[in-house]
Amino acid sequence: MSSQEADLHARSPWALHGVHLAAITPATQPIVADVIVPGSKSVTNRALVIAALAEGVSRLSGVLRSDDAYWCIEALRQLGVRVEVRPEAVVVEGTGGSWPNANTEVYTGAGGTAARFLTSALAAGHGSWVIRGSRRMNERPMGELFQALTALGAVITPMSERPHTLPIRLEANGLTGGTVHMSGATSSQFISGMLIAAPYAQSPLTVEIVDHIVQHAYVHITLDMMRDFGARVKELSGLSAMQVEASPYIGREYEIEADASTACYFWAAAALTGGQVRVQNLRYDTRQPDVHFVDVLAQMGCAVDTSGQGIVVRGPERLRGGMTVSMKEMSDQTLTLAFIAPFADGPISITDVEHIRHHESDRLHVIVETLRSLGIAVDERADGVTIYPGAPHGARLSSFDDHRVAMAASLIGLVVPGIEIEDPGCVSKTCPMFFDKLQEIGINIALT
Ligand SMILES: O=C(O)C1=C[C@@H](OP(=O)(O)O)[C@@H](O)[C@H](O)C1
Ligand SMILES: C=C(OP(=O)(O)O)C(=O)O
Repeated sequence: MSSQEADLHARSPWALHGVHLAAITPATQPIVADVIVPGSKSVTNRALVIAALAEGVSRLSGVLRSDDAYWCIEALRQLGVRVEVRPEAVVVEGTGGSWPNANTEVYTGAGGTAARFLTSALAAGHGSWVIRGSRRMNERPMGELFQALTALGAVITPMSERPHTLPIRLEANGLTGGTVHMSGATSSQFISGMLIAAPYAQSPLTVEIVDHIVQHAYVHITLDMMRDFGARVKELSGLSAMQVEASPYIGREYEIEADASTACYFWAAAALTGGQVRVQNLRYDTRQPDVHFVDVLAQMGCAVDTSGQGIVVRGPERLRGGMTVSMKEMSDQTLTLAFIAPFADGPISITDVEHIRHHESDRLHVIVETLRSLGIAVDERADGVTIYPGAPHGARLSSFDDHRVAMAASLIGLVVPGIEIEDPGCVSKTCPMFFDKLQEIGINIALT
């Protein structure tokens, strides 16, 4: 099976099912809309895993209903954690770090968060588990996390010919404390996973970063949320080292904030059509790094207003190009920038994002292949691309089983006739309601 084919097993009951193609009709006028975006995937899956480890009950509101969250909840239930999904909240009965099902198999779906956070959280417990991901998740890197967990006492046996990926058997007898050295150069989720598990180590644990972290902000989100649930953590500035006390999380009521990554597609819609979009339920001071995509849009000539309720982006007559942008610290928006870049008045170079070759797809390769198939000139480098201005033509595009490819490519359809997206249901990883939301802001989409 090629990586372009959908891994439908990873689609959850919360997914958009039964659709094969999204045909987008270009906007006939600038998009002017107010939008409310669903809960953050990153915050949702941290809250679920931390609440499961905690002592006492947690009541989580604003939980995202998407594949990533669904499989995280299912994995926790498989481990014997009681998780009740109510209309207004998800209620998690904490285990105090002792997993009721000490010998079972868990499936993490396609989510990097569930795979990295649960592997670490289990390693801090006692038991023997098989951990599997979706077809793509089973190819994504885990090696540096396995190495660090092994150094602290976990026994990890690969269950495929690839030693550094899922599926694995994990035999856990708790994590020793002390100091562990880790790389953050491939994925910040390795660091977040280790930190989330750290309060359950046998003694205080210091995580020292040997190189750099690709997306620091996600580690800050982890540290903030650990503290919110009662953990005692200290970090050096720049996150070169973090020290976690061995003291449990305490269950609590917690409100999940809106997803800044999802918001970006709607701001980009305003940018592309010369319209105006307010995302009502996000603040500029969120820790989520993708909010800074509005800074890139401002550089491209958009007016950005963060002073009132929500964040407003107003698009210019013509987007500005002629710039180089490091997307390292908000790399989930690389596809969004790449797919609006052809409409700018000069080339745009994107740098420092080699790590996104290991995301849901090889995203740099996908940018090159997709834009070239639309008649746009692109140069590819190991860590980025340069995209030249042009006039894309219509085409049927693969979504490469990658939610962000489908969402970002839809933006091209707002201004180019004849754009069709294959397997639109892949948006379900983080935003099953994406096409409904586009329709709400006036875009005509035929889902067949
Ligand atoms: O911790 C998180 O919630 C995330 C970290 C980032 O991953 P990497 O650090 O692996 O790039 C980001 O791309 C992902 O969407 C969410
Ligand atoms: C990289 C992503 O997801 P994850 O690593 O959580 O699977 C993403 O949502 O773009």
